[in-house]
Amino acid sequence: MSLIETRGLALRHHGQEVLRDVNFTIERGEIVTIVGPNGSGKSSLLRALIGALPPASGEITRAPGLRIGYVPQKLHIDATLPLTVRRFLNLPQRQSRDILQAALLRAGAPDLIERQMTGLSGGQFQRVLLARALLGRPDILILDEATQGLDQPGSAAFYRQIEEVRREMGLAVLMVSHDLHVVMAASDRVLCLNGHICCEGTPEVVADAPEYRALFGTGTKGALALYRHEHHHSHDHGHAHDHGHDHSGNGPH
Ligand SMILES: Nc1ncnc2c1ncn2[C@@H]1O[C@H](COP(=O)(O)OP(=O)(O)OP(=O)(O)O)[C@@H](O)[C@H]1O
Repeated sequence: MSLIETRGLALRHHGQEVLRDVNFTIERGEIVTIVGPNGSGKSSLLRALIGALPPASGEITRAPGLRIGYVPQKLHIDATLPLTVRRFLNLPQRQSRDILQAALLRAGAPDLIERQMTGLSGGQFQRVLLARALLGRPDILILDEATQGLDQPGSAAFYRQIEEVRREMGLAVLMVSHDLHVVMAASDRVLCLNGHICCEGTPEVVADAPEYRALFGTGTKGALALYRHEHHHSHDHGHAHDHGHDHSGNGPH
């Protein structure tokens, strides 16, 4: 059974349709990235999947007992509020220090437990949010533009951390991102939204799709080069794509 499945899903805000006819599934262990222009319904879809936005029509099915770890786009913490990482992680439910340390270690932030939340860098802050999401031992991590505000090396490092977490914990990852060049490297599947799913497939298939190019142009060619580079060198999942290798001009430059 899929972790989450939607059938004919439509979403509306104040009667205005933002997404229609979304048929989507995510399986155990998959990394799926959602891309799409501003206002294309990416966040709305994530909110519907976690149960925060009811469907206008269609269905959402979640595997029984599914545990979701959600990493929001941003979380505002008042700069005058003294709050250590340890206290922040204890907010929903008190945990032992060992459990907190283990989650921080998994999130790539082993030394932050006594630090003030407001004193963290953007990358450290996102890792603490990731640690918080991992505390519930999720089956699936859902990240909404979790690297917004990070520079490119910072985003790349964060996504590598996500890949490692996926490998260690065997969870699925669903994320929304604008950093196409970085994200595509790690994704098993990319979904391009624009009021509906306009194209879907491996990063290579999506980057070559006319619908995707109509939205993003060909400016993401570098993305594809990076994808192939990383694919060869660090995480060959054994995808033997027939396509792609004969497209001259797509390879690493
Ligand atoms: N709470 C809301 N109330 C009314 N309209 C909303 C609400 N949230 C989103 N919308 C509208 O729904 C549409 C889709 O928004 P959504 O945030 O899902 O898109 P997005 O693809 O995540 O955009 P972005 O890339 O800018 O974050 C937009 O037109 C937006 O204005």
